[in-house]
Amino acid sequence: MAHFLIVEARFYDQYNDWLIEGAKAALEAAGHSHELITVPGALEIPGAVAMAAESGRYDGFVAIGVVIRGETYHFEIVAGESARGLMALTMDGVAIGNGILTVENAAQAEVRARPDQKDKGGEAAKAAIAMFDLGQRFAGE
Ligand SMILES: Nc1c(NC[C@H](O)[C@H](O)[C@H](O)CO)[nH]c(=O)[nH]c1=O
Ligand SMILES: CC(=O)[C@@H](O)COP(=O)(O)O
Repeated sequence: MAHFLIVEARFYDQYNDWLIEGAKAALEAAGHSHELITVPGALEIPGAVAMAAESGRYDGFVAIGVVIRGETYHFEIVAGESARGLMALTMDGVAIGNGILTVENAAQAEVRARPDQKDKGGEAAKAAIAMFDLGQRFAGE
């Protein structure tokens, strides 16, 4: 059993509840334990993962959030930089699944968040598990 940290940016409660439901179901189905922390927004997720990874207390991470385009360029910053930060950590060997939705509207968010539809939270958890498993394989364990 491995131990995963779900790092959520809680901007839209219902979508996050669905995403987390899917992520927890995937982690539990694979026999892993998990805990959850909440940060203000998607831009804070990579930093929180970096801090938690440094602690050595977690085997992998699931990033959960929802970024919905507004009127300004801020969408590109939040969506792009949160993804870039997580990718940098992944390239550093941290097992992460990215479940941060970056969508145009609420309808797109709901379909992707709901576990009984596209289940992007579960998908992100499965990616984190896969990366953890890969790390174990390369470590020869
Ligand atoms: N607009 C959304 C944000 N914006 C907030 C940023 O993520 C960040 O917390 C702020 O700029 C302070 O550093 N965050 C989301 O997760 N989703 C959004 O739609
Ligand atoms: C993704 C965002 O930052 C967005 O929700 C903010 O909306 P706006 O661009 O209208 O300030």
